[in-house]
Amino acid sequence: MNPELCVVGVDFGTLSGRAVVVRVRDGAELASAEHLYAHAVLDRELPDGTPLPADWALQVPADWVEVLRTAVPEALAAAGVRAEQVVGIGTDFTACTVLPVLADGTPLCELPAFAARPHAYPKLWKHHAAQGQADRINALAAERKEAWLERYGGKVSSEWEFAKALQVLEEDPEVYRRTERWLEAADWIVWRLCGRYVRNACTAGYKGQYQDGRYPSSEYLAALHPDFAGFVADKLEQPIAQLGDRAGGLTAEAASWTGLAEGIAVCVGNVDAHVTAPAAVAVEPGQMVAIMGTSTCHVMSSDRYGTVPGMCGIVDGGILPGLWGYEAGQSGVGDIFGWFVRTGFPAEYAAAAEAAGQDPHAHLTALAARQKVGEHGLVALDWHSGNRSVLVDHDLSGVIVGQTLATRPEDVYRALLEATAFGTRTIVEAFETAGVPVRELIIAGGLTRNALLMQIYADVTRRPLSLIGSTQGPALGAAMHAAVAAGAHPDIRTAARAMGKVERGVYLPDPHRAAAYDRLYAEYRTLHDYFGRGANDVMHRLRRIRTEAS
Ligand SMILES: Nc1ncnc2c1ncn2[C@@H]1O[C@H](COP(=O)(O)OP(=O)(O)O)[C@@H](O)[C@H]1O
Ligand SMILES: O=C(CO)[C@H](O)[C@H](O)COP(=O)(O)O
Repeated sequence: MNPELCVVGVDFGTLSGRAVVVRVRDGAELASAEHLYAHAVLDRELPDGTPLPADWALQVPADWVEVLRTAVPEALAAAGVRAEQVVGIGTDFTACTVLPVLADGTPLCELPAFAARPHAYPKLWKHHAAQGQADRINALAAERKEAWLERYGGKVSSEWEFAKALQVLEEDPEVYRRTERWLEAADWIVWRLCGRYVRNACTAGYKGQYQDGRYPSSEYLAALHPDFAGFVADKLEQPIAQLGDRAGGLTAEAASWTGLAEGIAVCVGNVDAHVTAPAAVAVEPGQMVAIMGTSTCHVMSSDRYGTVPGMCGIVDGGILPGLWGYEAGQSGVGDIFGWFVRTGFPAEYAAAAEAAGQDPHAHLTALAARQKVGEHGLVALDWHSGNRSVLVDHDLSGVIVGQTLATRPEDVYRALLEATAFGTRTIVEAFETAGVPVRELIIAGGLTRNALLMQIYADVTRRPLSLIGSTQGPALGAAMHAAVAAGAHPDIRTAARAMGKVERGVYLPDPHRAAAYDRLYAEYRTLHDYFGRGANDVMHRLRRIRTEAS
């Protein structure tokens, strides 16, 4: 193999896109570049000032294209790599991030007539305003005993494709009528790169309810809403390609944006979480990878089929060919810590942090690390962005129990870190109880930089933590898939062994702290079931009061 061959991976995250130039031979990351989206997340208003209701989260497609025009050439230049050395480009995206387009791929929000229409914009994964539609999708599927429902742990999320599309139909029928294709951003960006719309098997399965070669039937869709009957045939259906397949060759236009050579392999789209598994060399059954950032996704391949209540989805080959791919997740993790830093970080703390040269997270983490387990007297529920697994309810909200006049910011911060660890333990236990063993826990994503958080996860789960050996796990995984699409590696397992990176046993559980956490976890589970399983519906009632008041 030519040792100079390279591939480019581009990770489209929540706030930015990151491009990495990777050597095919050994996965060496030669250089990377990041481009922040100019519009970030539209959660209060459209670019023209049109206000948005609560729980909305939209994006602007031109921001994604800008990543191709800026971050890719910057990364190439920084790597000192010539275009001729690069044999392929692969991408991954947040999901389900989904948008309405015309038949030629033009986003509806780019048509002047629709620029002020919120439903014409891409709905980001954390757009949580379609919970009502998701509730009806689930209730009807349960009533009709739809076979696909068990593949989603018994409940489809409001984040997924059908709930978001139904919301468009019901709230802006004109936008729905003009929508010629309803597609994942993961596939739209590949379309922009190679000029072909190919639907990827990962989002089709996890986010598009495509199971065993079919979507939910038109009879079922008609029962949801008469005008929804043709949704699959008219707007969704598209040939599906497997992960690591070549979607096409880079177009002349995309070559001029990126500085790459026209015609090189463009890999089929993929999801940020799923693509990270091979980057962390998680290619064997039972290796769970938790990608921890704004949110956490738990992805795992297994040779066992089990119906795990409340998981996001199980898809045959959804992560790796030949194995069942499982996904579960927590919709808010880093986002919750970020919310606390924005709202609960007093001026005297900011001054102390500045004097110590620490950012607010590092400052609160350092203070929280001085405490013994349980010393703050708090327990929290990590539902500030709803609950994706195992309750699948985005109308749930956060709780902190035990606050007194002596409670300090670092106490709450630590309780929030712990709450997310309890959420992960709840998910791991759901898998094991369903007979799908979790043999190893590997952590990836930006939050690996918080050593206290990592130690809390080891203690709470009573498991040694392996860490991915890259700060750009999704981009590395996308690059590895590009290497497969370009024929530089025969399959993703071979690519993973050559290019992936993992370090084992980086954090080990401490038996004393783990025992102390067992007591707090028991309290968490009591609150979890009390507020989350209907004993006290106060969170739903408060949401209704908020809607009526606004
Ligand atoms: N040291 C830290 N400890 C805990 N949370 C942090 C820290 N630094 C940033 N965060 C939070 O992590 C999130 C960013 O995670 P990151 O992995 O960088 O991004 P993304 O998920 O978009 O890829 C933000 O929500 C931020 O509030
Ligand atoms: O649900 C997803 C994958 O299935 C999203 O892509 C994810 O939750 C967003 O990721 P991040 O926290 O890294 O922005």
